Amino acid sequence: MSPQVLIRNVLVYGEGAPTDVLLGDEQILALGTDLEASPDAEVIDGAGRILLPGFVDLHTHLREPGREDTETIDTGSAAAALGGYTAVFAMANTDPVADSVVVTDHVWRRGQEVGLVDVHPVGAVTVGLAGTQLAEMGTMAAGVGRVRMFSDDGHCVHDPLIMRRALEYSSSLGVLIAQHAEEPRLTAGAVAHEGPTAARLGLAGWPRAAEESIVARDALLARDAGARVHICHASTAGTVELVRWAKAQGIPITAEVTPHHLMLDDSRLETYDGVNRVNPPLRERSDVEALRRGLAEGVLDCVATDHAPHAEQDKCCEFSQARPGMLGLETALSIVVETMVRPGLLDWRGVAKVMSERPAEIVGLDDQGRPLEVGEPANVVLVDPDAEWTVRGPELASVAHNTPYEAMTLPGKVVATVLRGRITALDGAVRPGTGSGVR
Ligand SMILES: NC(=O)N[C@@H](CC(=O)O)C(=O)O
Ligand SMILES: [Zn+2]
Ligand SMILES: [Zn+2]
Repeated sequence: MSPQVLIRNVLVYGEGAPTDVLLGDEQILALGTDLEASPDAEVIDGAGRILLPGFVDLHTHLREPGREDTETIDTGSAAAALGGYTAVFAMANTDPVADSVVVTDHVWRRGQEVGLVDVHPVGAVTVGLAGTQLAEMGTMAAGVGRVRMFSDDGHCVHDPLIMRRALEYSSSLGVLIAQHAEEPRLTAGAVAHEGPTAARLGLAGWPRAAEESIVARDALLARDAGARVHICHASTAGTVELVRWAKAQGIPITAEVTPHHLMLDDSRLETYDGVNRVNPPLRERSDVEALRRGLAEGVLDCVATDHAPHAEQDKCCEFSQARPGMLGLETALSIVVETMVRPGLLDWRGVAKVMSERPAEIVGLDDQGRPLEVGEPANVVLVDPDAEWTVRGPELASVAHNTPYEAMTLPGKVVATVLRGRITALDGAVRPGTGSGVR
């Protein structure tokens, strides 16, 4: 049992009058004024701060096993806790690939040993992410790690017949397929968004249609299979319109957007700095605006970081040789505040929805993204909406430093993160877990 945590005078969802919130082992014990806690309780001053359900990231790369020189489950969990997350989904493009229950169970167990955040393994859709043979999804779903989301992320399941079979199989298993939408025949050699900037800089272009054609195709495949499909890292205005259309048809499609696609556009490429290379590529300002509107309207369901650590030698090189991907866990909230809250596109209820409630619903996590009410799980994040901080790559908890926000001053700070009643991060420092044991 961990000691109780009493948060005083906090604004729950940023609304109403300041309230005390008492968190016990596992559950929210009480909400009210002048609450009494046990003598050993840890008291946190909530004045001027906002309480939200702990964030859930459907898309993160923790690089273990295989590239522990860039991130581990340990360091990635620390980054997640500092970013306000209480659950993350670790993508399958590790080495070895998470296409077997041995790997997916390792990821879950290691996350529980570290104890800072629930690390849910994502299983590969196809063996070795090769796109030709379905992985044993059923075995992974039945393992200790209970895999509930499958994705070949990093690669697109581009063969329509394999994708169709994966969707059919997934609906009978009750799991979710998440698609990295990229028609590979349209992106051979591509390193940047196909448009005037890439043309001027002499960079090979990645057309919007490479993403949109797969989004449209998969919506139709999901319709026919009666299966749910989730679109990873939506990056174009056209994807927003296609998802809007598919939802209007009653197709069970959901989509995420990354903080970097909400914030940055391809004008960043002028410096040829490899830190800005990412898949899908940074698009144009009109796409950024459409993604923000799509998220505000609920066409795009949630924010997912696509946290993608890379070693210095893989980033500080010629742009076309740089590995795609950028860090995201510790900066996600601030980018959402900057791009959505400050412009008035989302209120704090909306932040809870897109960073916690919807992602938990999409994967069917019943202990996350829950209402802040008595008896609900004590998974919460305390946010200071007025604080500002300056991003410094080397100060982040990740092993790698590839943040695109280096030296930027951003609004909104995570003050504390609580997982099942235990403080995992407080005032910018993690509280190493005692390990919650293996489920
Ligand atoms: N987003 C990226 O640019 N890179 C990701 C893979 C992916 O999300 O497609 C990675 O694993 O590095
Ligand atoms: Zn991807
Ligand atoms: Zn990814």
